[in-house]
Amino acid sequence: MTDPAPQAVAALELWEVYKAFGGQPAVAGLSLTVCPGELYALLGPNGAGKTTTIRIVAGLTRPDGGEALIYGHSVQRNGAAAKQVLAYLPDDPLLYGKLSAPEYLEFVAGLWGLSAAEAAPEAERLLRWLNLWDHRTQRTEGFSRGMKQKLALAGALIHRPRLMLLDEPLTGLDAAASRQVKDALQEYVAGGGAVVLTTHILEVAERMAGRIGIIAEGRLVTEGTLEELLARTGTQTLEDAFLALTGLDAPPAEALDEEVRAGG
Ligand SMILES: Nc1ncnc2c1ncn2[C@@H]1O[C@H](COP(=O)(O)OP(=O)(O)OP(=O)(O)O)[C@@H](O)[C@H]1O
Repeated sequence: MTDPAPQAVAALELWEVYKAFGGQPAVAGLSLTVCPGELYALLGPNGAGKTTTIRIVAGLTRPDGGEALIYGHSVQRNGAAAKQVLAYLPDDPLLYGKLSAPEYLEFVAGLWGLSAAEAAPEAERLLRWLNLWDHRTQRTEGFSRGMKQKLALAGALIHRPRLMLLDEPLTGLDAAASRQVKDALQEYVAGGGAVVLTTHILEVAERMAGRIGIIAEGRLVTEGTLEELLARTGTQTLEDAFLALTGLDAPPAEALDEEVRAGG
């Protein structure tokens, strides 16, 4: 059987993904779909299973059950094809401090089978775009956190992936670096790429995400556009919606509203 045409399939599909550590479920039957051209924000309290989910999609953690499909390719059964169109940016990306930014990008491009000559124009474009070109002769060990994060993003984009997985991409960035990364991601999505990101910065999800998925205890509590989540919870802000949806005993929003009205 041949794989379906790329434009006809979802960028990412999770089917009942399950993963436990020491008998304790970290991801407990998670299903969701992300389309090409969509930025999907995965929100959840600490320990909700966000990183485990992202690592399963990236092929770094093997699920105990269920399946992740990237543009129709099963990460579990056809990992090479799935990973070819994927970029994963962890929250503490590994850079090689003795390399300059162009050398790092050449190295990463080589991992994807691109020659230095093939990668050079795209590397220069990315470094200019992220304002790192002026630092091209410097070793990355001297880079600030924001510069490192931007270089890691450039590394993730160098092979022109069609799905990007980003774990807390904006943590620790100053306003200028954060804006550049946000702009870069929005341009990427506008060009048809798909992004799944985790963030504790709710403003990022509010402003950038087409859809937001909220997970707690490894389960998808709800998902939808910001407007849908606010309407569903009867709240005015994503923070209020998030708290209503992830409350310790997960009371329904109506109950929360009543508690607030009663001063409880
Ligand atoms: N390698 C591991 N070994 C054992 N337990 C793990 C491992 N990785 C994750 N867990 C557990 O799985 C659960 C989910 O963790 P995960 O890191 O996926 O959550 P998260 O939503 O990303 O949290 P945070 O917002 O704090 O980063 C937690 O209880 C965590 O302790």
